[in-house]
Amino acid sequence: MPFNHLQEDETIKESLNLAIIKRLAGYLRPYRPQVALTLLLMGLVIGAELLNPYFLKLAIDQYIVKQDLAGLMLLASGMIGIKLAAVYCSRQRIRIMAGVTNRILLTIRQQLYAHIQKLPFSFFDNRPVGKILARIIGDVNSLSDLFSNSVTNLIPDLVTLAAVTLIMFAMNFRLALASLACLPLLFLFMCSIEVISHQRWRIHRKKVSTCNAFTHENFSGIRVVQSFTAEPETSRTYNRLIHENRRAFVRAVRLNDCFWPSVELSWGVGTMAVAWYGVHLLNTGTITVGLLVAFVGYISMFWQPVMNISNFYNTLVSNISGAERIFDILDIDPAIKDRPDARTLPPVRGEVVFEQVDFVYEADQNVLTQVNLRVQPGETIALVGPTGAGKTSIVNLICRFYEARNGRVLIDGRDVKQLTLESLRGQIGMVLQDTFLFSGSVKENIRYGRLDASDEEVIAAARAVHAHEFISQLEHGYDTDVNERGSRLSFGQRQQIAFARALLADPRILILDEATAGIDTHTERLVQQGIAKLLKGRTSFVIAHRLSTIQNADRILVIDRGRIVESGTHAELLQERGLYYQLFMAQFKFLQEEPAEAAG
Ligand SMILES: Nc1ncnc2c1ncn2[C@@H]1O[C@H](COP(=O)(O)OP(=O)(O)OP(=O)(O)O)[C@@H](O)[C@H]1O
Repeated sequence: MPFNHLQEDETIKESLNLAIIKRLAGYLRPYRPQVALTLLLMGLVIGAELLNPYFLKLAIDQYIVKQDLAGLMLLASGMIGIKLAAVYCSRQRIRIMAGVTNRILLTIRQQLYAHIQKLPFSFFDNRPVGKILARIIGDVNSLSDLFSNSVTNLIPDLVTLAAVTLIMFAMNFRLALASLACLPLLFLFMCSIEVISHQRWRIHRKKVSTCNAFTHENFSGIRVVQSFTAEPETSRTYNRLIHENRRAFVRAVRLNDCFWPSVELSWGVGTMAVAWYGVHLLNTGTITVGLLVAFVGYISMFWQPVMNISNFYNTLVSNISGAERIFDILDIDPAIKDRPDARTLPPVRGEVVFEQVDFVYEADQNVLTQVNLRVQPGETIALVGPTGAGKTSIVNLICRFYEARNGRVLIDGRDVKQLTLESLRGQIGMVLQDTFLFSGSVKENIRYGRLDASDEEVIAAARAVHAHEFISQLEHGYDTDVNERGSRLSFGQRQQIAFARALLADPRILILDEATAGIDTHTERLVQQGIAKLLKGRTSFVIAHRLSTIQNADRILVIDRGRIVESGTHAELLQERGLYYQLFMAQFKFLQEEPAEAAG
């Protein structure tokens, strides 16, 4: 389980940074022309900068010493012109790379989103939504600096470094050696702290993710939090998490802060060495004043890119864990996907068959055992049984949200594993107890069932399930906004919209999982008429705890501990005096007792 419970930090497989960097660099491939242009512009800027110390040498040795003012002015004008051109080129390359970076981040976000949408239910079973959000938003953002700095700074800095080194060694070999004396030490230091730093940034990212997950879940469940007055407890947990996050950040940053001072120290020591040794060479007449001044100029041109590279390295170390986390998700193989030879399911009649189906969620716990079932097209099947018996699991297998471990699930004689998911799920409609409405209008939510449905069709569907009455009374009728998750509506109203949505989709196979559980008896009567319309001519699976709602089903299957233990009509099962009879009598008695108790 790579990343799981809410307050637990995720575990991520260790991966080779080089492979991740290569993979990231792959995203630059489609932008070769832009990258090439950026490099060209950078080349011009570097060229212009490299000329500066040389111009200084010329100014001193050729014009100042000879007191040639006209020549000096000409040189100065040339230098200003070159500088202006360099500034323009710099601005252009920043603009181009910012565009490229933005498009790459967009691509990664799209890839992540599309990929996560394809992942099976089992992926979401183990992962809090907040942790998924953290990856799509936070981790992708963290790559921004990496991309924009890599081309605009890293490559030019490396080129500058190589060019300056060459020039310095060409100008004076011994001075060059003196100025770079500290470099090997610096390199060793950087390498040694990288390992620890990377580890610390990883921990920080996990903490951020955990905080996000916690915040997301608690605000999603704010009604429960408030009704149980759990605010102090959740605040305490949140405080603990953000303090852990802060500590992780401080630990990571503290190490980062070592990078710059160590480069500055090496720079300072190098400059001192050049000044000391340069004066000595000057005294012996080995070098000119102009050369020494130019050399000092080149030293700062050498250390500036070293500083930038170490800064980039810093960014790389702190953000590479974001890339790891992104690829970690992109590498998850959607276990439930179209097989290479998958076929499209033609419009179905609606026969559903289970052949010796065994099913597990987690390794050794059989949830369904040897389920055999044959449902004729148009038949209404009710699934009843104790809580946790396996009713929902059965219908999940029909939609192939999960796959059977053994046996086969067939629709019109075709194994669901051999079909494309789109053609399979497109012909199955589902209404769940926990109806999910999206923010938007009532009309848009009903139309979710069939996106090309006309307004008239939407209204007709609502009428059929008796939702039209209450919708018409809403402030803006069908255009009323339902708010996030439909919080503007009552539970029963949301359910009725879900029925209208399912009716509009007009699926051949329909699944109602506890769909009437939250509806009061009066509305239920209305809804039952709607449901009767909904079920007509379709193969339907109705899961219900309230047995009064399924008495008219063609067949009732009683599920107990993952097996079908009884099957028949309401009357037949009552006669059998088995589990169904017991369940029915228990509910019947309960309903009889309730008013009596209330009266007493
Ligand atoms: N995503 C899951 N991961 C692991 N186990 C699960 C998962 N979903 C359900 N289970 C387990 O599988 C068993 C069957 O669950 P299922 O939801 O099919 O029962 P059900 O009959 O529909 O129950 P209910 O009437 O309460 O909705 C239960 O023991 C449950 O704990």
